[in-house]
Amino acid sequence: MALYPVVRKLLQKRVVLASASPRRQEILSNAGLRFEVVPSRFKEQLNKASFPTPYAYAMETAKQKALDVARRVHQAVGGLILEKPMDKQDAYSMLSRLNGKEHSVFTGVAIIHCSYQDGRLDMEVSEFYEETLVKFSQLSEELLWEYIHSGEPMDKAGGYGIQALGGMLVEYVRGDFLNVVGFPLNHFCKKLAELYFPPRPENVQRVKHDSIPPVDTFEGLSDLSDVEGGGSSPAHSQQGHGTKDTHAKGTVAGLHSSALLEVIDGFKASKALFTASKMKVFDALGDGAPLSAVDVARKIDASEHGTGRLLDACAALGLLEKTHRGYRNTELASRYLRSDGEFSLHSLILHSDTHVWNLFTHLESAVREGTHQHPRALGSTADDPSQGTCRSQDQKLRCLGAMHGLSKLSAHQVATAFDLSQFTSACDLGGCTGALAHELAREYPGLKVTVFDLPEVIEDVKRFQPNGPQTEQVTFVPGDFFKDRLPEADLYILSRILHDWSDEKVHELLSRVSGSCKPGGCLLVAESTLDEEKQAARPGLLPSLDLLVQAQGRARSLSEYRHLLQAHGFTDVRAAGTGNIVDVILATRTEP
Ligand SMILES: C[S@@+](CC[C@H](N)C(=O)[O-])C[C@H]1O[C@@H](n2cnc3c(N)ncnc32)[C@H](O)[C@@H]1O
Repeated sequence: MALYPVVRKLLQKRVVLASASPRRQEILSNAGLRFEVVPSRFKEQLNKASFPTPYAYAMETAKQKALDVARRVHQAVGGLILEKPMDKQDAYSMLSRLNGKEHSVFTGVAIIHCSYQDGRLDMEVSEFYEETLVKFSQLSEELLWEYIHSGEPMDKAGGYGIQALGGMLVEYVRGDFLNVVGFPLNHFCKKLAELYFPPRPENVQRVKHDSIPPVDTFEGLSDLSDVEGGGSSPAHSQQGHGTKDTHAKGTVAGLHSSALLEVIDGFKASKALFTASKMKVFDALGDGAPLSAVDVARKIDASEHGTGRLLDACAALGLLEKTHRGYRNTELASRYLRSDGEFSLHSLILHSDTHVWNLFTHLESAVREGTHQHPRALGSTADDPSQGTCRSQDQKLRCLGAMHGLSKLSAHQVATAFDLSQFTSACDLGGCTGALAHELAREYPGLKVTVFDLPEVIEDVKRFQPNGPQTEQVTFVPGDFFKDRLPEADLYILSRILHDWSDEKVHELLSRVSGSCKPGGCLLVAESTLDEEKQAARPGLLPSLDLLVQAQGRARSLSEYRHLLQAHGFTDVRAAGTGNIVDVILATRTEP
């Protein structure tokens, strides 16, 4: 189903439509959304003259309507205005104004996401508008009055219903047709995808067409649901039935040629994102006000022509919004692409653009030789490839920033995948900048966390530390987990460590952890896992190729991790999928 992945994200939530419009209800029900209808009591009487544009008025009214309902029921979606005629004469003056001309239909939508924080209702407002251009034919007076006498215009915003008799008045529509009917479903869906379906960081480098949800076609989103849900993709099920026909619409056994083209062109999308990040486009648009291409070009010191093309590409990728007032960051860009945000992936993107890109130019050699390409790409012969890549101080900070950004994305899910409140001390081995440690400290006030990492890493972690009382629960200890004594703890953590190392090194490390962990103590492993059959369309497979090129290790399935841990004295192995980039495994050390 088209909207399924987005709709699924909303299944656990109470969704309220703050509008009584039957057309809007029908559009959303047809899309598979389940919701309650609680019409807003907010009176549509804001002073239009005080708004610079019609869409600003539409958006503010939508927001006020939605907020009114959110305050009353504590969760809501919805809100829109277009004027309805008061009587037949009013309908006539509206329709005669539109006669023979183009006009714009604006819909403002406000989505209010409600949650409780410390017993307080927290409301995040996300708003947008959609504009559709409609051209009326030149209609005779007689026809206009005939339409008015049909009664249809009376309950319709704008005085006509395009989906019924009013459709005869319309010569053409430019833009989203459903927006004229009553609700901009396409934009709404993209917005939901952006809010509830942020891309996994590895997808930012991935060439699959699910990389950037806001530009996904609905078909692309449904593919993503299969990826996440662990079922077979449509392509698989059809192949399973042995279909081999080439269909007229460019599909072979369910694989769309357009999806193939997106894969072929995937590197261009990655490079557009890398370049925009490197040139700090998302920082230039940081204050939220729309800027023209000329203004952005001036800010990033680049040509107007080239900047315009890059901004358009970013808009097509769903990273920027383009309106007639200029370009501005989407929420996705504000949250992840600005270099200064808490969840910034800026360093990860720069790291991907330089190191990872360079390594992937040697993919063929990696496949032929079956080994990582650090010596060829970077001139490094380090035992641990991940250490050999960050040579200068700048590169090192970028590497740390990349790991920090990635770790922040999953830290909350890793920290909460299991209830860890029985532990009083934890040691995060290879804990890097402490992103997970701080999340654990925030989540479990009684837990002291030691971050154990190489001295050259620990010396630079200061700049990544947050403020707040939980920082006192976190301590950094320099050391080498292959050589030095591991700090004592009830709970050991290996987050995104094991996949980096050869089987021999993995056994060596696990046996050291097992030796340090007291019976009854636990080991928490967070890794991106493969599905048991190692089939396509699973999130672990591209990282698996990544590891071939970049590291000595490999991705494993959950059952492979289970066997590995059991072989080192850990039992009661439990796994939790976080729905994010990593799965989490918790195992208990038994008496040797
Ligand atoms: C891929 S990062 C994982 C960082 C973090 N645990 C996370 O989940 O994002 C690997 C980390 O292991 C650290 N590391 C590598 N070799 C190490 C060693 N021999 N002893 C201690 N830490 C090591 C690296 O410095 C780096 O911080």
